[in-house]
Amino acid sequence: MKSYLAAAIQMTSIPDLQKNLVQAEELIDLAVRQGAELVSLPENFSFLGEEKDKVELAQEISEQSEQFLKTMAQRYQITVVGGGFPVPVGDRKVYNTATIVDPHGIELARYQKVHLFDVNLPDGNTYEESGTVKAGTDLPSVYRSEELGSLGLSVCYDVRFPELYRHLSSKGADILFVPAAFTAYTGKDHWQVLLQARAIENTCYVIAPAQTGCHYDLRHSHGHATIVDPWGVILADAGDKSGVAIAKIDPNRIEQVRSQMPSLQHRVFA
Ligand SMILES: O=C(O)CNC(=O)[C@H](CS)NC(=O)CCC(=O)C(=O)O
Repeated sequence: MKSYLAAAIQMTSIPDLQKNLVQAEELIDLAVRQGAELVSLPENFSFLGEEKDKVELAQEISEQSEQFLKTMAQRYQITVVGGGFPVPVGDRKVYNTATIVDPHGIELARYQKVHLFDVNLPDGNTYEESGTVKAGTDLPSVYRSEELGSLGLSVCYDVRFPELYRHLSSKGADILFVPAAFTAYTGKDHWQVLLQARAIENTCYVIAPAQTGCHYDLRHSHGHATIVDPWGVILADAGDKSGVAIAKIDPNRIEQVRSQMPSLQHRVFA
């Protein structure tokens, strides 16, 4: 594994596939100009709208998202992590799917979001992700890249389930991705502390691209795309506007933290 720059993109996706892909490419371009070799996009980067529209358009969103990720990876010669996008499965349901694509345009890993966000928030917003999304049933696998380290996928609400990240770290992950569209309401109190906890307890980098601002109607996302180092230090935070969080991913830092704090080796129950 080498030392390199990684980017977590922060955007405001809307119910318009083509406009989102234009916005995403502009931000990828910005990240690459700053030297990023690995660029991650948030959950719902290609479409964030009403559930019924998402399901109706799922085939098109899915095809265009996959093509977009391949094109970006090849055009900019980077590895791309595509946060969640809908992939149709069965009748009027989708998998909320995240993928990793290498600079040749080859898909390296694919994960279907396991934990679905069915929550009524005190701010009056209700979420019933399981109404349109079929839950994945498989733990994510770790992709071992010679250059970039061992990469583990997750999506958004998964961040509340530490056992998923424990699985990834016990399979050798160095970098945990948490592409998200965290709600403004939960994000203000939970987002940063959950990301830091996952980094600290697994002594891994956490890269968390995010949605921000108002998508449509009352849908607001928290923003703060973040990169956390294995000690739990916030290396970059994109604030609340669209943009990119960029930080150096350094194998020496992983080694240093794991020798200073060898907690992964002291596990008793896992
Ligand atoms: O808002 C949208 O339409 C887009 N969001 C999503 O698609 C997903 C599923 S509804 N959001 C989350 O998982 C938020 C989790 C979260 O916010 C928490 O765990 O607190």
